[in-house]
Amino acid sequence: MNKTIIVSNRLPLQIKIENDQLEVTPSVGGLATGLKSVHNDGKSLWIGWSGLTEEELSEARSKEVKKLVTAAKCDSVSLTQDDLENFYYGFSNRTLWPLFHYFMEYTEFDNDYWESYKAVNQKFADKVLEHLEDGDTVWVHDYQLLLLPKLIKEKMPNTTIGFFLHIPYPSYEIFRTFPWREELLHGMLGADLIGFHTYDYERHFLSSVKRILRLEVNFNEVTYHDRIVKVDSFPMGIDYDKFHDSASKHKTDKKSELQQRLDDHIQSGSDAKMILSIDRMDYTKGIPNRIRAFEYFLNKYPEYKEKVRLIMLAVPSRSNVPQYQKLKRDTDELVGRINGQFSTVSWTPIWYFYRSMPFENLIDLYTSSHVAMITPVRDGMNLVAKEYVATRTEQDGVLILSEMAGASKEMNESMLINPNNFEHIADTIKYALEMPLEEQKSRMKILQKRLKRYTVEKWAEEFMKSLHATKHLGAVIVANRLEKEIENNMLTEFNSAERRLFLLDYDGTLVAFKDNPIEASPDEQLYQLLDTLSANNKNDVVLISGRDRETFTHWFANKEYTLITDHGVWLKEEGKDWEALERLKNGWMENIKPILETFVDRTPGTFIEEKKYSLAWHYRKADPELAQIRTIEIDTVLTSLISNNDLSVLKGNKVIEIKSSSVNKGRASSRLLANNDYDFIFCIGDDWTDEYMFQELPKSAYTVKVGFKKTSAKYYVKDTDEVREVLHKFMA
Ligand SMILES: O=P(O)(O)OC[C@H]1O[C@H](O[C@H]2O[C@H](CO)[C@@H](O)[C@H](O)[C@H]2O)[C@H](O)[C@@H](O)[C@@H]1O
Ligand SMILES: O=c1ccn([C@@H]2O[C@H](COP(=O)(O)OP(=O)(O)O)[C@@H](O)[C@H]2O)c(=O)[nH]1
Repeated sequence: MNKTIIVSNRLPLQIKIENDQLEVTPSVGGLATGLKSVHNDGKSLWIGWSGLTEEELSEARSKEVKKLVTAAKCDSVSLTQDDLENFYYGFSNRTLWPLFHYFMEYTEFDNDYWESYKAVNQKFADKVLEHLEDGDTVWVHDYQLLLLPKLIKEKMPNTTIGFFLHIPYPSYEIFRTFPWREELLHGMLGADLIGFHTYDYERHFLSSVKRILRLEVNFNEVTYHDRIVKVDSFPMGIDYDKFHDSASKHKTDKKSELQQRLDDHIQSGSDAKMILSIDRMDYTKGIPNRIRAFEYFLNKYPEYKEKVRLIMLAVPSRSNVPQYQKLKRDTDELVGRINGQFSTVSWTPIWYFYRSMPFENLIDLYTSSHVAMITPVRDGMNLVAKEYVATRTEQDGVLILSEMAGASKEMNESMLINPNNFEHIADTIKYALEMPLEEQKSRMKILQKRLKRYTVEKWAEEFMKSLHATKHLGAVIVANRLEKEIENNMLTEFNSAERRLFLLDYDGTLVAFKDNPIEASPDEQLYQLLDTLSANNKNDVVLISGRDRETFTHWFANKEYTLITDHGVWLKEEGKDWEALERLKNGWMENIKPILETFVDRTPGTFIEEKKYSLAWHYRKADPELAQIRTIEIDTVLTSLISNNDLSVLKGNKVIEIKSSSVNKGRASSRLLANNDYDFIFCIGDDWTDEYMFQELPKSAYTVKVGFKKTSAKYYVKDTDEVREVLHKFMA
């Protein structure tokens, strides 16, 4: 039976040594709590770190840990103390975490951390490969394992791999500062589906992919080598029924000690209301800001003194990292100062717990609080906000939520605030405390409806559905890969043929693209290849290109091969002069050029290439997003201008060319066929302009596209290196 392997840094259980005994606790944090219900389906294996380092594990202990982990349908990756320091506290939490949460000033770029990050990702890959069988699916989670998809794909290319990022993906302006940005993107693109909590994170990622790797992105699909990688947003939900049912049951259950204390508090003042805040002790959660905003509220609305209390649960987290230690000190100090300043004999404004609480106590807190105040300065999702809503069985209560949390995108009926605007927060707290029950209910009802529908199971189900659908992506849009068997048939036909035609596009086919077209000149190896191919007198080698004839004269004058330039305007056969295949006018160019110039002025990095009978606007070096907008504009402007002039707008690879409608490579290649009787035709090209040839040539021709794109060619190869490998085979 095929299985799903979940991989995350932490396992759902954490093992510690307490009083020389192994102690098992559930992991805290949204990822572990959320995925637990997915893992419970019995068909999946979860790979992660157990919580103990190699140094803490004797041989006997290791066996014990193995037993515990296996019983929980998991397997653990063994990490050393050094890995923990450099990979987890270091690169994951002193580099990636702050950078991805827009805390540039906390971000450390350290080469040792990076080396350790790579090594530990490899350890995870080795562990996954130990278990991986054909047909299995792998679902990798979060920022600690960004390189893992690639490491698995390289070893087992047929594995379907999903990747989900639980934290924000920052804007390109932030991500570009990262020294190993290419490696991280390539690591993630090893997956077939990449998921984020929100559309904003998704578009930031796509923007980085376009700008940094310069890959082609079509809506939410990235063309990556010979694969399509799908990118989408899947906002993570919670196990709604678990929280809702526990809250209902909780009313009839025996009261916990905490609940007793909370009840006493509620009864101690006629109007006493509780405001709840729960987070890991993390600087992204905006804890000091929240305390200050509460202080601001008490000063602005002093009538609320003794009538309201902030209950703050901060769960210890990553306490080896200096910024977390400082945050703890700052929080202690703030709480101390405010309690000292405002407390009365019967009232302490802030109740502060620095520890984690068992599930039942969380339910106590959720159900006893009139208001939940969740105000992170940045947060991937925030499940606490959702859990609070799920426990409101009477549909009363108000959620105050930061618009910087991913959850805010789906929770419009909460009271959305900017965590830095104390004035607004203070007014919102007042509004929340005074909100009529009817309004509370109408807001809660809508919030609950969505959470109940889009649960964590639904989230995982949708992700998996989409992941499995990616298997069909390739087949729908591309030709067949030019594989060994086809190659063998092709070579057999080639060997028995007497008159063979090779129609070879130049840029993006024989030579890779360069920012400046003039730099994409032929290299020695290419000359040799083409010379040898055309030395066989059964072969007619034709270079057919959009390049102008001056450039080709410069590069290929005196060569034996035939040249066709300007998309089919000029033909030059060996030993002869250039001959015009089309009689063209170029008077239109002086009217169109100024228009293109306005686009050059407004689009940095673009330029005009002026050919004898056409104008080309190149945008390879431009900002890809701006260029995308400009290509639509340019197309609209030009289409209305050229309609009466027998001109057409041709979209090539990062270039738009305006030229006569009657010229294209298809027409030019048909002329060659009309004058010769070929019994073998091989035609290869990479862009839209080559499609004309693919369509015009007889069915028996071997038409080959370079790159994984929509095409009417029969076959495809990956890149220019593969083109050369194929051409070499015709010489053997
Ligand atoms: O494992 P730790 O270092 O102790 O940290 C706990 C987890 O924190 C992060 O949680 C994120 O995932 C949540 C669910 O998707 C999301 O709601 C929240 O906004 C994120 O911050 C982290 O991403 C996990 O990897 C950690 O395990
Ligand atoms: O003492 C606690 C406090 C919180 N949580 C859980 O920790 C998760 C926090 O997830 P969230 O997405 O809000 O933030 P993260 O910590 O993942 O950044 C929630 O499911 C909480 O129920 C917990 O297990 N023990």
